[in-house]
Amino acid sequence: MGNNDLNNEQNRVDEVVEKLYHRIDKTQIEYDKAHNETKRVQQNYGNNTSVNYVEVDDRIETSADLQQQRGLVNKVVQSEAIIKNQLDTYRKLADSPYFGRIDIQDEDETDSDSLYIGTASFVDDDENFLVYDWRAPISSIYYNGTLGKVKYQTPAGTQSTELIKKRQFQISNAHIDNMFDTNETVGDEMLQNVLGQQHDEVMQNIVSTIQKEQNDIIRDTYNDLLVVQGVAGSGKTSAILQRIAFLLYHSRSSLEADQIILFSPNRLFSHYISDVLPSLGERNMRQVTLQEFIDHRLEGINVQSLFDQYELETQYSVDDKEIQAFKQSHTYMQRIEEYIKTILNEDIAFQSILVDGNIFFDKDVIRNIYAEQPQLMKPADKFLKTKNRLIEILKKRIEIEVYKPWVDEEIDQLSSEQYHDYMTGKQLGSFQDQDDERYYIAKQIVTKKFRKVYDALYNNSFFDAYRQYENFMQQVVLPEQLNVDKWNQDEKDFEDKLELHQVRLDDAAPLLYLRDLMVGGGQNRKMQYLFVDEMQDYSIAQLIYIKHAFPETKINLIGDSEQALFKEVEAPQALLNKLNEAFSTKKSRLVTLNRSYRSTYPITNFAKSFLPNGDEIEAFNRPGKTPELFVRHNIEQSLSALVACAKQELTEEGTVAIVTKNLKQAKELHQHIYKQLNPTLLADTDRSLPKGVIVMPIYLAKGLEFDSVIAWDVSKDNFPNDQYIGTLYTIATRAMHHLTLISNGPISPIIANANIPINEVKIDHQQ
Ligand SMILES: Nc1ncnc2c1ncn2[C@@H]1O[C@H](COP(=O)(O)OP(=O)(O)OP(=O)(O)O)[C@@H](O)[C@H]1O
Repeated sequence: MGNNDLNNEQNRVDEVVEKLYHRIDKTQIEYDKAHNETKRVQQNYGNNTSVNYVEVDDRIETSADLQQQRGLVNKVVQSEAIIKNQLDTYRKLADSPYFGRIDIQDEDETDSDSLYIGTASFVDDDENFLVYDWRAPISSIYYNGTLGKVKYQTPAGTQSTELIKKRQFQISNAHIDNMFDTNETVGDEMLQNVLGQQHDEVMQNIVSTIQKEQNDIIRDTYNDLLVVQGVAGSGKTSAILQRIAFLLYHSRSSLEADQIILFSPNRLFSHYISDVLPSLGERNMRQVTLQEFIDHRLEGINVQSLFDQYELETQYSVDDKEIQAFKQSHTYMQRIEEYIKTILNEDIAFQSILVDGNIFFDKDVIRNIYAEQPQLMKPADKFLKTKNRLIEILKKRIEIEVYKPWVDEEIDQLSSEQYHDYMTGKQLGSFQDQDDERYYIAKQIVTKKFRKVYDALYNNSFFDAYRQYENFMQQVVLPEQLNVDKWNQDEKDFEDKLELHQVRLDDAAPLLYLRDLMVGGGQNRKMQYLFVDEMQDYSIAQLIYIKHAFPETKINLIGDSEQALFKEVEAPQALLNKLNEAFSTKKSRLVTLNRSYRSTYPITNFAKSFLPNGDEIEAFNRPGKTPELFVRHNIEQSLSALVACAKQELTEEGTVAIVTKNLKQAKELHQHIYKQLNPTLLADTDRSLPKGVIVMPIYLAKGLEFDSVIAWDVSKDNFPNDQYIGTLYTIATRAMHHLTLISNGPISPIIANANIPINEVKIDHQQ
């Protein structure tokens, strides 16, 4: 490519940027206008809401008026936000208007067209498309096609054309820093450049270098279930975030960002990815961790965390594991469905509703009402009918209670201030006589007293889901191999924990499923897309419950079976089959990503060498330092090796993450090195990553990456067998540029057997 080419391209950049600045000026004027309008409408609304209501009718009128005004406020706020968004987009484009160019020639044309592709589209005042959005149908050629005949999808069907040139740019401050012509999807040179950079505090979008397989994930609009199995660092998380941006663009008129929900591994991760969509001009989707989702639905109960479960799982016996496998299975959830269908009225865990210690609704009365409902009706519908009937009875009781002597007594004891409060909104002379006025106050007093009953009915508190689950556990048909005594013990353990307001994680999803099927509700039908990242950390039972909670969604599950902590690896195809069965999906697809981008070539090669199927992983060819392993034979020496390494790494890289097997070790280590390194110990509740030395257990580092990682204590004692392969693999693959391992004692067989290319093994004999 000659200088001439570069000059021509730079000239085009200059022209486009000039037009962009012109547009920015125009839009800024529009924005200022919109901003003033918002201020004016808001002020007006503020003045009106402070009106004093004197007359009841006035109030009604004012409230209709207010509603109209509130609508107006929302409208102006929204249009201001839209203009602000446009302004931000143009400003970003003015810095770097595009990253790609494709020259295409349709069959019946004699000339080719040059199209430029950027993070958003830009059309000039004469309707010329100066930049195409990367999500436009035509842009897929940039990601998919090699030179020659190519096809692309449009709303009108498949189109074909000839791709005669593909060019990539790196532009910053409106200046072309780099430019390559390539025949590949997106050339390695460009990727090398991007990946060699230092880690940012938050994840960056990858739209300029999306790879072909990633593009398949991003643009899939056909399947109802998309499963992505990708090796560590293969861009799974990146791909799904760009996919969300794509879907929002593709279904602009029917899909809002808050109709998409992403289950993420922890809060740190949520923060880490929070900038990607805004950097593409889109709002963030909803995010939740499994823990938050379950805690919210089991209020007042302390649900075991996934991390506590990890720590316990290492001590599980064979029987414990079988019980766990059963509770995590599709079969277990099916048994719940069967149980609900065939449950006998006398087995339903109704409970009486009490007021001040006295029974208001007896559980047998409730059971009788329930039993009166048509037999073939679903339990959830019977529940609703029962509830409505109970509310009717409550209303009647209130009417009767109004005339009871205790109410007269209460009225007599009201201070004039309290009396006045009850009369708020009523004018003197509003009542025909004194009885009328008394009735008005009495009704409020009684309603207040029975408010609790109403709340109890509203919240289905006349049903005890926990006892129902116990009943289910007592009746469920167990798989043949399961130890019945152990199961009974497990059920007893459930009861004991409940006394302490605790529930184990493996019981949470089945329990919630049972409760929802029994009483109805718990479903959000507005949500359109469901994404689960790190799916290997979810049981099938949990996924079934999540799908039940968002029944209308298309499902996207993303993970890496090799990164399963403390458990056996599951083959992706076997998993897809299980999921297809569990969700009864017809259109599903499994995409496998085998190329790893995060780490340098030596780090990926090291990490893959201890996986049984490691050969399938393709390391991206980015040069770097070979991982170093330090073996020491007592804790003091190991710690001093760690401190020396961390100090060294800190001078070379901005952040050093010391990653441990579990929280206990992270805490102990933090104590030991506190004085020398002043590290930060990360906790579940942390939302952002500090600079400097960080100590964290691996489960908190899931999905994250660091310039330099030190794996703490890769000894045989700490990682004794194959059960820990996934854990060690996950730790090693968090490193982008440098990886150091410290072993306090002989090294783990996982590493020893892997025949890894370690350039240095130091055994320090000095005390
Ligand atoms: N096409 C790409 N262009 C540039 N960078 C990429 C690309 N794909 C992935 N990366 C980079 O590789 C790193 C890993 O990506 P990401 O976190 O999405 O992988 P992952 O598969 O979710 O990893 P893990 O399962 O290990 O958490 C990130 O820094 C990301 O920006």
